[in-house]
Amino acid sequence: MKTETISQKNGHQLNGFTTEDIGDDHLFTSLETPMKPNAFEMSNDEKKQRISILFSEIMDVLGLDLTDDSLKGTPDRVAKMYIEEIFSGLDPENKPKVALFDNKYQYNQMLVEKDITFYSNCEHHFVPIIGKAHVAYKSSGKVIGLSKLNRIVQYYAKRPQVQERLTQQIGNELKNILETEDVAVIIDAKHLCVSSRGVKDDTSATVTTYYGGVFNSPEKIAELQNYINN
Ligand SMILES: Nc1nc2c(ncn2[C@@H]2O[C@H](COP(=O)(O)OP(=O)(O)OP(=O)(O)O)[C@@H](O)[C@H]2O)c(=O)[nH]1
Ligand SMILES: [Zn+2]
Repeated sequence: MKTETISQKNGHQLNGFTTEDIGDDHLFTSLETPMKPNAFEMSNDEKKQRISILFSEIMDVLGLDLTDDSLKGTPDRVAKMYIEEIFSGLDPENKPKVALFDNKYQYNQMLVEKDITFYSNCEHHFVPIIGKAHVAYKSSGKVIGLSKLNRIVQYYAKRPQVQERLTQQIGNELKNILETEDVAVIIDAKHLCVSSRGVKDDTSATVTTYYGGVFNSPEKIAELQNYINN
């Protein structure tokens, strides 16, 4: 993979924080979602209460009547949705547990899990990113259950994201779990911040790729594209 990452060992000093402060899942690398060091001091219930109060304020500033039957539950709904659903991938506790199996079939070609639909949110505008992820790997001796490929995509999608980082986080996670560089990720997504507002281009889409190990060759890329397009 041709991206620069600054991998750090536990306890190293990073920008004034130690990795012990911020936890293993939030090392300060170029791949990591920027999180504050005390991101998990508050319980999820406390976070929901705070978000609900703050979202009420936004609605109030917008001039909405919070005593209206239809609106009064919205702050609580938004808070629950942020913590339990659309931003649940910020919490390492929600990372999918992935069991590795021996490659007893001796299958040594690429495996492609294509058209994984995901919903994420743009970290610049907090509006949806809707797309498909295609992931592929070549076993180094271990295999994982197919659904875990989908679950890893969903975990990283459920964060405020930019598409480049989402692509690399998925690629890096698969690489670590499968103990191989032979991993590819292609993401084709529509950003509502581009289509529904701002430049309002409803036809464009964004494609990002991660080609590691054997996938980093024109032949393998063409083969992969062929599987994805058919
Ligand atoms: N690289 C990258 N940019 C993104 C992604 N999602 C949204 N953006 C862009 O982030 C940029 C934010 O730029 P700003 O100029 O600060 O925001 P803005 O004034 O709302 O920009 P407009 O969308 O052009 O109206 C925009 O150009 C977005 O299109 C993404 O996944 N990757
Ligand atoms: Zn955006």
